[in-house]
Amino acid sequence: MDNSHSKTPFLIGVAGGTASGKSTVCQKIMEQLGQADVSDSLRKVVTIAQDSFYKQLSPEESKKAAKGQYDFDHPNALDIDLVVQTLQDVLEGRKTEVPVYDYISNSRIEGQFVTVYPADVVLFEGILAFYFPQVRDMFHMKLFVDTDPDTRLARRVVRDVQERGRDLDTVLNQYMKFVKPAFEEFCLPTKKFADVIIPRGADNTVAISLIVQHIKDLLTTRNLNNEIDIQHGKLSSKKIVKEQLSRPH
Ligand SMILES: Nc1ncnc2c1ncn2[C@@H]1O[C@H](COP(=O)(O)OP(=O)(O)O)[C@@H](O)[C@H]1O
Ligand SMILES: Nc1ccn([C@@H]2O[C@H](COP(=O)(O)O)[C@@H](O)[C@H]2O)c(=O)n1
Repeated sequence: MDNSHSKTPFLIGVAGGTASGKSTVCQKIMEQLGQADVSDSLRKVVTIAQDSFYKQLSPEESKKAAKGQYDFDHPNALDIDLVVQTLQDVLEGRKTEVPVYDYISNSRIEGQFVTVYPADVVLFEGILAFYFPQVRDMFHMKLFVDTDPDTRLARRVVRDVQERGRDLDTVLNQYMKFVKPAFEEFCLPTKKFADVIIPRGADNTVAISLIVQHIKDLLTTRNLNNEIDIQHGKLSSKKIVKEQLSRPH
């Protein structure tokens, strides 16, 4: 079966500190593009999280991670080759499989993957989304979610304790030892690569509406260009427009 999509998706990178609201902003963008309740195989807007690409840990590293003593915020913690391969597949319109990550065991769930189907808009979000030049250069648009550090720490504590099964001491030690210094060394300096900085994250409804309108304008222009191509008899573009019309908005 040919799983390739005839068109390059619009690839958006979303960076920002831990708990700045990156995934919430992506969710809002998907909702405003009318994609929140569309089934996976039909959706035209997809979000991929950088967290799916953490390297597998050795038994020794796993023990450290369980005590909050493993540095998940350093660029070396990521399987960057897999990120690049995945985004290349996405850009070339191929269906791809992304590992499912479990924050309780600090590892990928063996044998479990999420299928990412070819889409029109793909968001990739993570603290280091702009850190690696080979990844950064793939994005057509780069957003940096800029949320006050105290707010981020407060949210992170609640999230890690309530959703990731961590105790308060471990969360705070990990934050002071790894998360905060790595944010300052690896994440914050990448803000300069952003096309749009979103202060206050998902609370910034004006910024999100403007971004969504821009995406809609780009998609409309592209579709119009495809229609013009059809009038010039380019069969491949005709196929694209037919696909777009037959997929839900
Ligand atoms: N604007 C907001 N107001 C209140 N809580 C928020 C807001 N944005 C995010 N959160 C909460 O903060 C936590 C982290 O948000 P999330 O979007 O997952 O951040 P990130 O993807 O940057 O780690 C989540 O529990 C989320 O529900
Ligand atoms: N097993 C793990 C993996 C990652 N983390 C932390 O997640 C943060 C990045 O995710 P955000 O959604 O907050 O951007 C990062 O700061 C890691 O410290 C973890 O605690 N455990």
